[in-house]
Amino acid sequence: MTQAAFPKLLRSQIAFDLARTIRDGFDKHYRLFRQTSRQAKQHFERGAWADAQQAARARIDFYDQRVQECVQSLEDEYEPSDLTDEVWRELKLHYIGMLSDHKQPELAETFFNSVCCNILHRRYFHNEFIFVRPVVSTDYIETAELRPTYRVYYPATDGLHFTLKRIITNFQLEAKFADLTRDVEQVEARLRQLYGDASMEPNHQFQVLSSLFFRNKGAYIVGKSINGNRVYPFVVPILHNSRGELVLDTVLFDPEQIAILFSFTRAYFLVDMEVPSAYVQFLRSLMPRKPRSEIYTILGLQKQGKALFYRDYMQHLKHSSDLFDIAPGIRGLVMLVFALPSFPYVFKVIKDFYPPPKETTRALVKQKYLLVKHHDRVGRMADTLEYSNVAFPRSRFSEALLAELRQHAPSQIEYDGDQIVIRHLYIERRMVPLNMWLSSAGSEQELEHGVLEYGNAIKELVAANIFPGDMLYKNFGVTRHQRVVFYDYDEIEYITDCHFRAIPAPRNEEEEMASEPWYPIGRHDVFPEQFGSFLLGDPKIRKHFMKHHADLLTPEYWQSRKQRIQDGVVEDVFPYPQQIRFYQQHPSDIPAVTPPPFMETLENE
Ligand SMILES: Nc1ncnc2c1ncn2[C@@H]1O[C@H](COP(=O)(O)OP(=O)(O)OP(=O)(O)O)[C@@H](O)[C@H]1O
Repeated sequence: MTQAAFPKLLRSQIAFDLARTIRDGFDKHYRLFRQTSRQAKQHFERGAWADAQQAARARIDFYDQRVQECVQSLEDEYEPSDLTDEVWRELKLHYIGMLSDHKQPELAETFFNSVCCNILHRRYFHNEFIFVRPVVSTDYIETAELRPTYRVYYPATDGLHFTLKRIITNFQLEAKFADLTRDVEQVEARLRQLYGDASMEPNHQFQVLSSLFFRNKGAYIVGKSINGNRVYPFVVPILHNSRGELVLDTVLFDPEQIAILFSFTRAYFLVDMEVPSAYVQFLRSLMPRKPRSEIYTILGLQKQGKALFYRDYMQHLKHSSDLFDIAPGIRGLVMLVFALPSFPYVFKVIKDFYPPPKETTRALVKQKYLLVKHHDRVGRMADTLEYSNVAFPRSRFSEALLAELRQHAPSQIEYDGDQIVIRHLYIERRMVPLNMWLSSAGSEQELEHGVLEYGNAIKELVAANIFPGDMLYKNFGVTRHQRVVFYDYDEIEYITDCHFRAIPAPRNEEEEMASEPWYPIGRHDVFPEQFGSFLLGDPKIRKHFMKHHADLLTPEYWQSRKQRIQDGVVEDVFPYPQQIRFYQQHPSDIPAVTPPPFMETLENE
């Protein structure tokens, strides 16, 4: 804001009232958000998995619902002529004043932006009216409630075993542990292994976030152990065993495994946080490479993640000079995908026309992407950020990309001076397309890893009731952790909507020789026996596929998985390798559903 524009006195009653309405709108949003996050504890204690899934899904829409409500009440209350530039300017200043002692000021600022952007058209929009960058600091915000953001424990005073037990019992889970002493001994043993022969320094302590992280059928304790100048992040997953009792399933120390737990390919956690910025700061100390935007997102605060991502992106754009170009790999029939080589994300625009055999529409594609946003992504589908009207400097687009956009998505582009505005796009993490990854695999072992991961990805998607539709390698990507993830959503279906059929035996020679299928095929019919003909042309890939995933080529596999889903079984999907789980030492405590062997990673062999 320029000096000249800065009002000396705040005198607009309308601005004050507007600011209060927006702040109240945000407070209502966050109250409901926290309520759902808090209820996750009860769902976990009762093992009410369907309720937990339902609540997690519903929470995703809370933000937009509250923004709409707020916009509606402002539109009902005020005439557009009331909202002069003077009022807009004062509105922001009043709002800042109202946030000085707020516990979630950064989220409240984003909410303000969402409401205001809904009211103002982009063209009439002044950056000085909204929070282009944060104004109210999130540093050192203390909780007002009794529970601090994290608790500190000193094992030197109380003993390691007792301290670990205390950490767990402090969460006051209202469900019985099968044998907490035994599980704590396991954690203790691994911790001692980790410390090796390091002596315990005077500052030796555990810092543990006060709220549990809930997702699917797990609750996670998140903390770090500090000894001298060493910091060891740790996560302890708590699960139900087959008798419905609680067990500590393992302890994760490996930063890579912890990063995978918080990956952009998974559903959001439910965590009861009074001061979310303090949680983000703590988590960043465990995962310094993860951008704050992704941490907010995985905590379910996806609009904050989106706002921060955009700021990071704008800054990157200013400090780089390379050109946006078409993403490497096979072009999509439905999506036009481009990327900036220096930036680890891709931009996806829905094309205007789709050649056969694609039978879809823009609305249908959006619906499929929305489905993925709300679904449990089980570590196998990339999360996407959806944006409208994104302006790019035209000079940063390659000629080839501009030509492709003009040819395939003319309805989506608009020129505005030096800018090219794209009306609608998705942004997602960039990966190496699996087809490219497989063809450049340096060794037999690498190739096997790729094929094994590919089949595991499909099987975990199936467990989550997702049929990918198009399973060609080009529709999967490989992450920097060498995990295979699906990213082409336009043909996705629920497994429970598909009919998995065996190819009928020909009844005569004519049928046997027919080049086209002679039997009728319904819209949702799937013939797994045919998958091999388009996936397994390369004998080297075939060899590894048949070793690990031959079952995927049988209708029986798909039918049995579908049956389990219809029977209401919510499968376990472990966001860490099987071989680090404690239960392997306690076979009697195998969790409710035995993990199918396909979840095993290559290192297990
Ligand atoms: N996240 C990503 N990281 C890297 N490359 C990607 C990513 N998403 C898409 N691509 C590239 O863009 C291409 C097209 O993307 P996508 O599969 O989403 O489009 P599509 O039009 O739905 O494809 P199809 O024609 O198979 O339906 C991919 O084959 C890949 O080369």
